[in-house]
Amino acid sequence: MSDPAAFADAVAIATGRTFDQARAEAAVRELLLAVGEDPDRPGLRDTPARVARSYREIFSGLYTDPGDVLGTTFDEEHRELIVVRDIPMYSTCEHHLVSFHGVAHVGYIPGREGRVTGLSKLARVVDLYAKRPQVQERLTSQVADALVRKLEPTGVIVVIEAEHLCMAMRGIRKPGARTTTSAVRGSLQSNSASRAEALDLILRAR
Ligand SMILES: Nc1nc2c(ncn2[C@@H]2O[C@H](COP(=O)(O)OP(=O)(O)OP(=O)(O)O)[C@@H](O)[C@H]2O)c(=O)[nH]1
Ligand SMILES: [Zn+2]
Repeated sequence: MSDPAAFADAVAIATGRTFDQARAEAAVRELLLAVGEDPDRPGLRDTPARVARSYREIFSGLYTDPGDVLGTTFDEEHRELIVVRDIPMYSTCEHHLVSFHGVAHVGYIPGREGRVTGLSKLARVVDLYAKRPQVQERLTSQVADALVRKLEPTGVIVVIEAEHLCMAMRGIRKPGARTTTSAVRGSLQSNSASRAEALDLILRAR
């Protein structure tokens, strides 16, 4: 399902959690009033509804277990590292409700049963966890733990590199500062040679 709003609808039905469009619109209108704007001037008239729809999309990962997308698996003989690198990632800082964005790298070593998932599913898990109010550390761990739970792999590594707009456009104002977080599980955590190989694959030629 490629339409994010339709996706949010479907998962809301499944989980019982819903997005309240009218409440979000009223809140945006109130915020505009609070900053001294006139929400009824022509340029802002449609803004509350527009912002509410936008929030519905960027928080659509609240209405699902993102790990569910890893339900589609197949058995392969491959028992070595699989890495998808440079997955574009947009999330929302839960402290300031502005974007932090960058790239995610997701790798795993299939377990004994050789449970492998489609490459796009790794990007989907990142996307869904990113579509929540987040901090970068939790986003990184949640992606790693979903892989552990659903694929029972031998090892998992997730690295996220991101710029936080709350550090760039306001506050300390340091555009270009990048934060790197990692979450490593299983053999990639316990075996330093495997971890070094994974990190080399992820960070190579950058
Ligand atoms: N660890 C972590 N901190 C984050 C993340 N996103 C934002 N922050 C930080 O959250 C902190 C919130 O600090 P507060 O002092 O409560 O808020 P603030 O007064 O707006 O802080 P400043 O951003 O320093 O102006 C800031 O230091 C942000 O840089 C994240 O993903 N992980
Ligand atoms: Zn922030």
